[in-house]
This record gives sequence, structure tokens and C-alpha cells, in this order.
Amino acid sequence: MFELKVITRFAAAHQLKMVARQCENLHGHNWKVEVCVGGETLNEAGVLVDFGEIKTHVRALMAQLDHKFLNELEIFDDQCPPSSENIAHFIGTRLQEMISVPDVRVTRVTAWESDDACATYIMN
Ligand SMILES: Nc1nc2c(c(=O)[nH]1)N=C([C@H](O)[C@H](O)COP(=O)(O)OP(=O)(O)OP(=O)(O)O)CN2
Ligand SMILES: [Zn+2]
Repeated sequence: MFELKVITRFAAAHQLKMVARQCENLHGHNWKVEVCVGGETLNEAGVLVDFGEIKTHVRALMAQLDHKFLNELEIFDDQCPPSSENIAHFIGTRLQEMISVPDVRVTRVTAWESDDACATYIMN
């Protein structure tokens, strides 16, 4: 299998309950997001899918998150708070819906909220 990775970033604010107490205060992160897509078959140009297509889709998703107060977005709520886990899940599931190339699927999304902490959603 071939796997491609595209890295993007966004800045946003959030509040989390029931983690470390200081997370309940409004605060922000500069998230780094790694998106991986995989597949078996290369096209006639010798690529799985154009990096540009993946970047276009990921940028559209980043635009929904960048410089937002994540708790106020419709995609998050008390059952799905804006943790790095749920951010990675949101990006992965939406990106899969956007990719137009058959047999290319999102394999994993990693959301780094700092240099030393990240959450990865692995797609089935
Ligand atoms: N599994 C998760 N744990 C935590 C998440 C998360 O999304 N998934 N998020 C947070 C908060 O975003 C919080 O802002 C991070 O705070 P903290 O862990 O305290 O980060 P620090 O850099 O301040 O940590 P140090 O202890 O100074 O390294 C928390 N947990
Ligand atoms: Zn935080």
C-alpha cells in the first residue's frame, strides 16, 4: 500500500471539562494536523492522488476551525467536545467524504495540540 501525508495547521480556542482542571479555562492552541491517505493503485502519472487535491480539501476543513472558539461550532457539543481526539475524528470523517478518487481512503489523522502531545484517529 502507498500512504501519503499532508500537514496543515490551525489556531483556535477551546475549553474541556473533566480533563486537567486548567483545561476548563478558555485557552488556545496552535494545532498541527497530519492527514494520511492510502491506497494500492497509482494512476498513469504514477501518483496515488494529487497532493493538491488533498491539500484543497484539508484547507477547506481548516477554514471551519481556524481562529474559531471550537466549543461554539455545531460540530462539537457536550457529547463530542473539541478535544484533539474529536478534532482528528472530525477531520478524518469529513475528508473521506470529500476525496473523489476511488479506492483512496483516509488512513489516519493526527492532531498535535503541542510539541509533545497529539491524538490520532485511525480509520477502518
Ligand atoms: N487525551 C487528551 N488529553 C488532553 C487533551 C486532549 O485533547 N486529549 N487536551 C487537553 C487540553 O487541551 C489542555 O489545554 C492541555 O493542557 P495540558 O495537558 O496541561 O498541557 P500543558 O502543555 O500545559 O501540559 P504540561 O503538563 O505543561 O506538559 C488536556 N488533555
Ligand atoms: Zn487545550
